[in-house]
Order: sequence, then C-alpha cells, then structure tokens
Amino acid sequence: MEHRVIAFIGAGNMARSIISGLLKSGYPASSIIATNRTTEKNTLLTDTFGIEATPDVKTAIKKADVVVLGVKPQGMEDLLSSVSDLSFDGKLVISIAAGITVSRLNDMVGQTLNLVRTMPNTPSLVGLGMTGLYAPANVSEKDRDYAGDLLSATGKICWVDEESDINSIIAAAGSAPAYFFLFMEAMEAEARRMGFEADMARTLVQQSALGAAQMVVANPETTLETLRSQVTSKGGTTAEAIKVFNDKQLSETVSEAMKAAVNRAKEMESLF
Ligand SMILES: NC(=O)C1=CN([C@@H]2O[C@H](COP(=O)(O)OP(=O)(O)OC[C@H]3O[C@@H](n4cnc5c(N)ncnc54)[C@H](OP(=O)(O)O)[C@@H]3O)[C@@H](O)[C@H]2O)C=CC1
Ligand SMILES: O=C(O)[C@@H]1CCC=N1
Repeated sequence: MEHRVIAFIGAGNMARSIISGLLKSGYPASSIIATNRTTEKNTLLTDTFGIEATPDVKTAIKKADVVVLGVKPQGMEDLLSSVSDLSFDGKLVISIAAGITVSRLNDMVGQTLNLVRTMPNTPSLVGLGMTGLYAPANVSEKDRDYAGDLLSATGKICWVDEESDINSIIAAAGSAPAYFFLFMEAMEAEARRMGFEADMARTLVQQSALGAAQMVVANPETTLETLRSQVTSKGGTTAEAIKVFNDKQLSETVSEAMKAAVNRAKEMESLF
C-alpha cells in the first residue's frame, strides 16, 4: 500500500491502537505523526513507537497527506474550529469519532472535506481490529482504496453504504470489545471467589475466551449455536450454567445494550 504521511490529531487510546497496528504491519514510523496537548503523552508515543509526536496540530496537519481526527466527540468542535484557517485541499481526512456526521464535521471546519468516516475498535492494537467505513460521494476511488487498505492493515474492514449504519457498527464492533471485557471481568471475579489466585483466575478466563474465539474463526461453516451445543452435554454442568443465562434473559439484555449504544450515537449527533 501507499505510505502517505499520516497525522493523528489526538492520539489517545484508539489512535494509539491504530498506530500500533499500522507499525506492526510495516507502515513506516517516519510517515506517522501524532499530536496530543499533553507533553508526557507525546513523549511516551515517541519512546514507544519511534514516531514524531507534537502538540503543534497545525504543523502536523500541514505536513500530512492524511489527517486522522482522533479526539473525543466533545472536543471535535474546538479542534476543527481552531484549524479552519488551514486548507485541507488535496488531503484525505479520516474521522474515527463516534456520533459526529460528515456534514457536522464539515460545518465545524467550515470546508467540504475529502472525508472518510470510520469506526475502528481497540483490538487494532494487536492487528485484530474491526473497522467500519463510510465515504460520501465526493471521495475518490483512490482515496477510498487507500482508507480501506490503511484500516485493513490493523484488522478487518466493513464498508457501509449509508452513513447511519456507522452507528450499528459502533454497537456491533466499536464498543464490542468492552462487552467481552465485562463478561471476562465477571468470570474472573467469580473464579477469584472460588479461590483461584489472581494470575490463575485471569489465565482460566482469557484462555477460555481466546480458545472459544479461535474455534469460531477456525470453523466458519459451523454456527455459533452448534459450537455451543458441542460444549453442552445433556444433563451436564454447562446446561445448568446456560439455563441461568437464559432465565436471566442474556439475549434480550445483549439486544438492549446494543440498541442503547446506537441510541447514544444518535443522541451524540445532536449534542456535538
Ligand atoms: N476508545 C475506543 O475504543 C474507540 C474510540 N473511538 C473514537 O475515538 C476518539 C478518541 O477516543 P479515545 O482514543 O478513547 O479518547 P482519548 O481521550 O484516549 O484520546 C483522545 C486524545 O486526543 C487528545 N486531544 C484532545 N484534544 C486535542 C487537541 N485539541 N489537539 C490535540 N490533541 C487533542 C487527547 O490528549 P490531550 O488531552 O493531551 O490533548 C487524547 O490523548 C473518539 O472520538 C471516540 O469516539 C472510536 C472507536 C473506538
Ligand atoms: O464509547 C465510545 O463512545 C467509543 C466509540 C466506540 C468505542 N468507544
């Protein structure tokens, strides 16, 4: 893929995960610039990744072919209004922010940007990210391809035709690592209560989660239901555990949680 110069404007949890994934995939450190206002964060990025990291947002944007908007949604307007005097002509802009539409981003910066809206997730850090992408009609095929290649370097991608589908990507992938972490936290806590030392409780849970995920990936023709039934012996232990989940309406809870994420994304569209 092309190695355009990328400036990550706001390089916190999510942007750092993408940067790590890109570097692991062979993207050159010399083609990546990161910005944060906090000196310690910038120093850490340079020390960890060997990339340029600076508080000077305007210079970073000027140097870049690609500008990734990586600040929190509530900080986006301040950021974009502070750089509205710069020309973004010829640059590709990639937003990773939840709940801010393309038209709102254009309004904030006072220009019609060449903008791809994306929704990544933090497993990009280890090359196992899942990113949704949406590009409005004004984005060229070449820039769409570049954006797709860039995020593919950090994991898998999924293009959507409707911008509103980015909110569904948030529910199904962007926020999703946190759901699995929550589930694992609960299991780890119970394993501790059962008497396992902290290290062993974590190992029991993480190895089971990793093994289950790897089995899903290794058996694309097998439904999740079948994989589950293969663990669930009739009259056995798993059946009793699954019965508790079903009695407590796990599926309905998951459905409600995912809808709540979508609703919050929609709400954010009118807030920021
Ligand atoms: N975390 C996640 O799992 C995901 C997050 N996202 C999206 O990614 C974006 C960032 O989230 P996340 O990484 O969690 O947030 P973080 O707070 O970790 O990162 C944001 C970074 O932006 C920096 N920043 C804020 N304002 C400015 C500014 N004006 N100039 C330069 N740097 C600035 C902050 O550092 P400092 O204050 O030092 O400037 C901070 O390091 C959000 O819009 C979120 O919706 C999308 C998918 C998943
Ligand atoms: O919680 C959030 O709003 C962001 C978007 C998806 C994951 N984190």
